[in-house]
Amino acid sequence: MSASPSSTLLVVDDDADMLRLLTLRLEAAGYRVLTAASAETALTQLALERPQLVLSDVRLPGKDGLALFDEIHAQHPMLPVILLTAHGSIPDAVEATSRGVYTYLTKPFEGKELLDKIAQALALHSAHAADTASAASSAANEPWRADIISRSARMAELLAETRMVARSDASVLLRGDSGTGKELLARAIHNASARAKKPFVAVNCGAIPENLLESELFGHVKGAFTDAHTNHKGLFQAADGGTLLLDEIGDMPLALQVKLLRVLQERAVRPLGAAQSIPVDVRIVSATHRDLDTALAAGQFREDLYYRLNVVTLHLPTLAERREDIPLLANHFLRKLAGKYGNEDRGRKLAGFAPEALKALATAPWPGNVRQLHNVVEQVCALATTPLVPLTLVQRALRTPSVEVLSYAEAKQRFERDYLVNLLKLTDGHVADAARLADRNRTEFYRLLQKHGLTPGRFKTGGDTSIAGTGPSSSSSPPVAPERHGQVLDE
Ligand SMILES: Nc1ncnc2c1ncn2[C@@H]1O[C@H](COP(=O)(O)OP(=O)(O)OP(=O)(O)O)[C@@H](O)[C@H]1O
Repeated sequence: MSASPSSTLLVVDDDADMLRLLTLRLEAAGYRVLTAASAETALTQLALERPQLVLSDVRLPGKDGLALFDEIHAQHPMLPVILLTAHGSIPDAVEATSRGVYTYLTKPFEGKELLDKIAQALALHSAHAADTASAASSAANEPWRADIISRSARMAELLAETRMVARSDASVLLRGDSGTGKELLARAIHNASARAKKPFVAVNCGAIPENLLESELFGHVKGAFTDAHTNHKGLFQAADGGTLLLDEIGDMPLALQVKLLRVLQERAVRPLGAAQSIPVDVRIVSATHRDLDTALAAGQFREDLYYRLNVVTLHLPTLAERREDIPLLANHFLRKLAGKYGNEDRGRKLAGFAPEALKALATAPWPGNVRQLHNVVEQVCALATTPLVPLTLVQRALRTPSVEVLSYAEAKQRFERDYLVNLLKLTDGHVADAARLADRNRTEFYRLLQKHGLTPGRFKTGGDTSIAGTGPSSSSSPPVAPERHGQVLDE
């Protein structure tokens, strides 16, 4: 990143005196200055030469500064634009920051303020990143990866590789720290593949109790065990023709690893209790934030399965390794959340981040990666009382541990569900015991289980719920506990 004064700036103003003054000041600071007296001339200049920043008056003859920004933004989304406003056009300028204008300065402004804002904008949008971004952003319009917001060279390379890999049917292992976007990338692989019109199914292997995972993956037939009242298609069958994401594959129990390997070798699943195997055509993408090499060395992960899953590895960089993505992601999340938290009636229309706030975000450590950034943006959006999120709010959100902002009702619902799941695990699915521990009568407890779609039988190990000779217990309806488990996302 560089705020080096050797950068080229395009200054747009129809006031010849102002243009001369700005040029002198910026050249004195070491910048190379291109000038234009109208939006039209500015666009011609841009077609000929690529500056690192545009500084434009809002009031211009013909197309105004906002319309100029819109055109610049459509062609060069990463090129920072600073607007100069007279008092009357401040609301327009504030609104424009929500559309991507970097910041605005109100006339009359001080020379130092101007130079500081330009330096900040250039630091966050270095020339190199801007070039990469313009390449990446034309790719960003491609639907297969439209949800992946990025301008960094690292991500551009990864996405180019992803696109190539997607065309093959090879199994892909996604590595990367928690919250770096592995699930998002898995969906992008699916979208870019010939399987795009078929289902994408994601299962979190670490979130489902061991005795349920087998039935979730491979299914069961009616009568396979006490609670199996109907046939239940497993996730392999649900993903037939499409893609199955085995998330947190490093957490898959060894016993199930053997069964998974068999399914991959035979390209067929045998539901619990079934006499026959059913052919399945599924592309496997697996993901892990764990160090699988260590798990292999420790004998916790089977080598043969590892090689089958890991035909191609794609590695998601941490957010700290691609800081140029931070302002883009932060503004993206803010725009998405503005509707939820902005309240125009109370003058709380969220327009963007104050430049210092954006800088604080761009330099924070982000151990929780993009997910943490999202949570921080959500916290500040919920608390902001001004259109531009101030530095102090961002500092506060960065100091407090990153929490997901949930409504009271959502948080209560989640707590209740986790609490019930844990009680059922503890009591082996024994409702009378679980109800006693919860200090609730059985009827009330059953009502709670029903509310969360929890079937006690699924938590039983052995006893009358196990299937003779075929493995652990399961049942006909899935527990609700894991967030993404068994979610058929596109069909
Ligand atoms: N480049 C990105 N653009 C937009 N949103 C992103 C990006 N990367 C991640 N996210 C968002 O961040 C959150 C975490 O992403 P995701 O669940 O894909 O991460 P993960 O690596 O699979 O995490 P974990 O290892 O904890 O499962 C999601 O809400 C996702 O939409």
